[in-house]
Amino acid sequence: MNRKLSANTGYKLGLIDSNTRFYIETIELNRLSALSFFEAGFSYEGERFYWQNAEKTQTIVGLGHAYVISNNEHESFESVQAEWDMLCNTIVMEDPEIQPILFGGFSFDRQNTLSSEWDEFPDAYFVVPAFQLVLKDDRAYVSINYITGADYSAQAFDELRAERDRLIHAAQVNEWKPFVKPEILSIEERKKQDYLDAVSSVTGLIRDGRADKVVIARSLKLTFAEKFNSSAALRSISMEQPESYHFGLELGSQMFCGATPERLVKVESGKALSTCLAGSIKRGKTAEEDRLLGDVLLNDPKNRGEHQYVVDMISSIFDEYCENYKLPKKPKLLKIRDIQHLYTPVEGRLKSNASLFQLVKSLHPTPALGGVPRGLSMEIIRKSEKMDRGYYAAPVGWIDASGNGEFAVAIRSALLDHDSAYLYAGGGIVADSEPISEYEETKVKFRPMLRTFGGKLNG
Ligand SMILES: C=C(O[C@H]1C=CC=C(C(=O)O)[C@@H]1O)C(=O)O
Ligand SMILES: [Mg+2]
Repeated sequence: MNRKLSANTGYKLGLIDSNTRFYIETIELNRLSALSFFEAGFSYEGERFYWQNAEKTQTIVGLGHAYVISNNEHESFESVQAEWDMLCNTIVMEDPEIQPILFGGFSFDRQNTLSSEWDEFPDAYFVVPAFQLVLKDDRAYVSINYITGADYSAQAFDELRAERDRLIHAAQVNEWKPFVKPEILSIEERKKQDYLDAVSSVTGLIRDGRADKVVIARSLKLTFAEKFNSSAALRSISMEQPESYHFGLELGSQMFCGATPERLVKVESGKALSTCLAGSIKRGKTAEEDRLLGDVLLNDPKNRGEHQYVVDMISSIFDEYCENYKLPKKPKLLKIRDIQHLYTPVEGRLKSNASLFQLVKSLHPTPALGGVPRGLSMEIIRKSEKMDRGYYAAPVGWIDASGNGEFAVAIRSALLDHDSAYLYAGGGIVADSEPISEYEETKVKFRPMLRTFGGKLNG
């Protein structure tokens, strides 16, 4: 990732001082369509985000920037946390029910310095939206986040209120044209041979005892006949793989988006939840074939091995940061539209001094995306993939002012860039992995985002 910092369009970056005040004003509506609100904010293109959790109990949309935290610092997790804490100390709380939200993500590997489609994305990019929609418990809350210094202006606040009302009205009454997916001119399997070579050489390293597991990924480039609109992409993602997290994070003319089944960590009132997700098999054509495939996966030593590395690592982190934690003895199946995974949920009570960002930092990357041992596998990934994963496989999510929040692992994802889209998928390589079956596994993992954009791979 190139070390370029995005232009800061937010307020008073790095200038929080004793005059800074962070006002949040919330109104409650019976209902509002999150995707329509995103679309109504088209004049904020480049400064919007969308998030929906896998259970569909929480949806968040942000339009415009009230504040941006972005950095390429070595301690990027700590500095985001420190700046957010500083900003939170300036909040003038109107309604403790609804809190301001910081939404964004980190790059997968800040030590990757290749120039790529990710050059505009800093290693950490988080925003407090100017207009925030939260759908929770069957209610819709629209908030204005107004961050100001000594120049507080009642008139500026009134202008924000008028703009909020305009956005809500547009989201409710505008007729959105049915979207037509632009024609796909080409699908390029980037560095396919490098990928196959990487899988066999990494298998060799593992057999020689140099590492236990390394996740190797590859990417596709789609070129469209015209620009693929972000809101059309999000509408399309929402219809694909419904049992997943859906997200979109715009930055300038790009949007990182995806439909991931994988939670990294959620913190809610002192409870921490994470998911071990690794080991895969396709869906069956009939219910019977599907059940048989599921049984094969549950009993397959290669996939159980892939999974166990993740369980061991996540449980060691929960051991460190939680008073106690629960971990089922055996994995279950997580069946999503195109694929079945081995799945073990982990749940614990956080120690009083532990925080969401600390967990995000310690858990990333789990061996479902990096490998074992962690440092060495990151070096192997850097050397053998010869690409920049950007935010693929990295933590993307949100935190509120009391430290509650959730981060997903941004797999089954793509970077939409005007009339191109870059899709990413990988898999866990262990001693008995085979290049062609790993290649086939990535093909299945590309499917949700390929369908989003209207594309298909042969075979
Ligand atoms: C790396 C990816 O998936 C991970 C998550 C679940 C199963 C995986 C596997 O079986 O290899 C991967 O570890 C991806 O989707 O790009
Ligand atoms: Mg696998």
